[in-house]
Amino acid sequence: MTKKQDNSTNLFDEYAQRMQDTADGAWENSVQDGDVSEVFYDRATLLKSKKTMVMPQLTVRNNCFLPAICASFECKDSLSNNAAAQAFANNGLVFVATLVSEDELVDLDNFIHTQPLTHTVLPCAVSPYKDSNFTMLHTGVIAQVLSLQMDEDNNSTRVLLQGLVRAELLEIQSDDNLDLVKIKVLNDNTNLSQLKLPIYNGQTGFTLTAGSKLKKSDLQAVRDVLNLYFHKWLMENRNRDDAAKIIGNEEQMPLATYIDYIAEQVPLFPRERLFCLIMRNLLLRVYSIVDFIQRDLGLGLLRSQLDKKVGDMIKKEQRDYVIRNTIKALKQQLSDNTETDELDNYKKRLAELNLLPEVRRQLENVLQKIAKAAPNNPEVAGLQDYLDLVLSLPWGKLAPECFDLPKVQESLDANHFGLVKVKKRIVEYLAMRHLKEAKKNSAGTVELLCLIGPPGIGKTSIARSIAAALNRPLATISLGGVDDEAEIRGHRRTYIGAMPGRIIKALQTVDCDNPVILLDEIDKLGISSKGDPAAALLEVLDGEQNDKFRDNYVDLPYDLSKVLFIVTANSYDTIPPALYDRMDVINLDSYTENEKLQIAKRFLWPKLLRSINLEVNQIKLSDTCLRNIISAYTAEAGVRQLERCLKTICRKLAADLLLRDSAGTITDLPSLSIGKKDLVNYLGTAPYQDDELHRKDLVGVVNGLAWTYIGGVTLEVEVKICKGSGKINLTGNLGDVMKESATVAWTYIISQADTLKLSDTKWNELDVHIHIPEGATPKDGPSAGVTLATALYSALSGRKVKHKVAMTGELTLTGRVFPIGGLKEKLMAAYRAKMDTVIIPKANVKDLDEVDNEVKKVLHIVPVKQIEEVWQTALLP
Ligand SMILES: Nc1ncnc2c1ncn2[C@@H]1O[C@H](COP(=O)(O)OP(=O)(O)OP(=O)(O)O)[C@@H](O)[C@H]1O
Repeated sequence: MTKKQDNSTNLFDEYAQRMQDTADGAWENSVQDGDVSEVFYDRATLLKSKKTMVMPQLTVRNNCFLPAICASFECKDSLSNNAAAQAFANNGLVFVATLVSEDELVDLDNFIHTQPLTHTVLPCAVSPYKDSNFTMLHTGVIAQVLSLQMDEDNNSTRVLLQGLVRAELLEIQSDDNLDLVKIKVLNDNTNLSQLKLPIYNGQTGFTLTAGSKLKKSDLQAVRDVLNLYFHKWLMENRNRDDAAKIIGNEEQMPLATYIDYIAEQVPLFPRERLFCLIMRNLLLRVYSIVDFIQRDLGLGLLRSQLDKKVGDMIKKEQRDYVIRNTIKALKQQLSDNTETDELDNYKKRLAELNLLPEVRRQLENVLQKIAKAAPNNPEVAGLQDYLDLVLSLPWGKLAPECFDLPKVQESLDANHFGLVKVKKRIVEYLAMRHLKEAKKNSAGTVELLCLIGPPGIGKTSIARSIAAALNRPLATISLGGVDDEAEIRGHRRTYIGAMPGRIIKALQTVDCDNPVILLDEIDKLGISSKGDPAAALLEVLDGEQNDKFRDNYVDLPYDLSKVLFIVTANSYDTIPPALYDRMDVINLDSYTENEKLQIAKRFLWPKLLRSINLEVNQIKLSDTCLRNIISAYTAEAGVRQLERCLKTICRKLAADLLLRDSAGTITDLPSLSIGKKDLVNYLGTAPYQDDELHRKDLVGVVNGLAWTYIGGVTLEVEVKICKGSGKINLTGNLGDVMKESATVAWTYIISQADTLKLSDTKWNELDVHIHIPEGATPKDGPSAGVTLATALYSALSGRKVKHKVAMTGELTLTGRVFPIGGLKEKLMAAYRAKMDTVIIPKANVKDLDEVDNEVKKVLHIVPVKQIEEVWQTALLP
């Protein structure tokens, strides 16, 4: 035996040594070729063995070998022949490993997904088997070679094997003649947490669910369930004597052996046998085998019903066959050979593509499959759909990019007002990326560009400008609500109605490999039983590995490294952390009223007029009118609602103009100017008119500030005190953290009753009701602490709260005010709500640098450390 591996522990030496050690042991070395030895090994003892073992490996294909089985195999390959011979000459033990094809593996994987189990991945490791196209399962069976029969003519050996126990492959070493493996015995487990549906016996009512505890008596009950179904199956599929014999034998078998035995008797699909081999959980094996038996019982019934129908169908099929062949012959006569045409067409398209050799080989295989298949084979249509898609992908075709940074800057400026820092960051990012890409193999990958900001702030339009400036096509993929991994990575072709994922579809649409792909709303990705799309996206977006992206449907490596991915989100806290780590984040903040005015005047309104072929100076909107639209018709961080209002005006204007003078040409139309008073005509009553009630100083009503994904908002907190028994009622859809803040505020006020001149208050005789209006919107977070405390204190003391003061800050039990997040957006909300004073935690003063100067000019900002300072500013005496 020549040895090949020298680096790690040499299994060949170890095997020789171990065999030497046991040579004088129990194994009969004297058994000769053709002899049948006795089953020597005891399963129970083997199962207790914790040590690793070294033995020759024999491989089986097409069918797997289960531990309880005694079966004879014809070994045709020399490695398995030699393994059997080596084992037979030594201690008789051989490891039987199962080899599966790629299709079988996919089939097994799909099967596991359809099982009502918690397993979603293969419960055993696999690896390619040498240079073959087969994959080796690492869970196999230790078996004893009982006899060997050489067939010199055919160069094969017939081996009689007795399966013993499941084992896991740890290491394999090979030379030209033999595979030697190091393995470890696998014990079954009975972990109930993996059980998704209960094991149930309809007759005894015995049930085992994921939550229950397994008792010894339960194992007997599990066995009773098995008996119930298997005995019924025996009665219907075996004659009476055989059934009785089997039932007699089965009683002696341990449960694991019994399951393997049933798996050998009941007809199973190959994937189901493989499942029985690799699934270590005994209860899950029971669960599935009961399922298989039930299916076969059902099939038995169906079979008899179908017998007649099948007879009729065969007749019909024969008739169809004759007709089809006649049509084929007639077509040939007409020399209209469309099938060949189609194949030639595919071949031509394939030849024109610039493909990797392995991709070309695989596609040629598909073509061959189509060529060989019978015309009425239903698989052909699926293969043709597949080829149509794959051949229509760009495969290396690139849009002629012109990287011109000044042009990018120009395009961003031409389409967007303000956003100076954002544009600067984008230009810097693109410059970095370009330099990095220019030097091939440079270390590290460029992070993804991620634009985060409230809706309507210009994220999508910035991406559009970047694509236009780089001369690359843009594809948008909206990820909001996507909770199925297949949306990103596609379905496996074995599924009915399988489709590629959205990335591949986007490339097919833009027909080049270097587009800008905008992944919109990445923060709204979902997760469900259909997989985790974020994990799939990670593979797509990871520059280290996306040059070999594998869509499940396409099933070929595809290079995504040339794509410029831009990601957008409204908020960062729901972006999957693994994705967030790979991003270069650029924040876009709410616009001030002046910025909105400029955007409307310079961009939105001219764009709308141009879209209906009117000159910009033909219809004038005054600044006061625009300001009124902004403050009375919109309440948003971005300009989406504003754009919608302007569109409504435009639509009505177009109708008015043409109704007045339908015969006139566009250039004849008179110039118009729209003022503030005309707005009711065009837009109806303003929804955000100042409400007088909100503009009064009231007791127990305080303006808080909150941050949501649509930007900052003001939040009114109301408190009423009434007679009761010391209860706190909270309404308005408040989250747990906010409820806790209310309790903290209440406790603090009670603890300071003397200082706050509330010592006469009979706390146990009053109820306090805290309400935050707009009850349909969920609210949470600790930053309303000071607002709640101020509303409570105002209600208890009867001191009114200044209505133009807003506040934010977390309150502690000792009355200290702690910092909060989203200061910039909150100040912007106060500015929009026309507050004049905003109280903020002192620790947030450092964040004021980020706040727009216009906002800082309008608002009087009061930083505080203690709640009493809040009350000094916010409450009237
Ligand atoms: N700074 C700006 N200058 C000019 N136009 C702007 C600016 N910001 C936004 N817009 C315009 O506002 C409209 C809405 O912008 P866009 O669709 O890009 O918002 P978004 O941030 O992508 O919103 P969402 O998060 O809802 O997808 C677009 O017509 C865009 O051109």
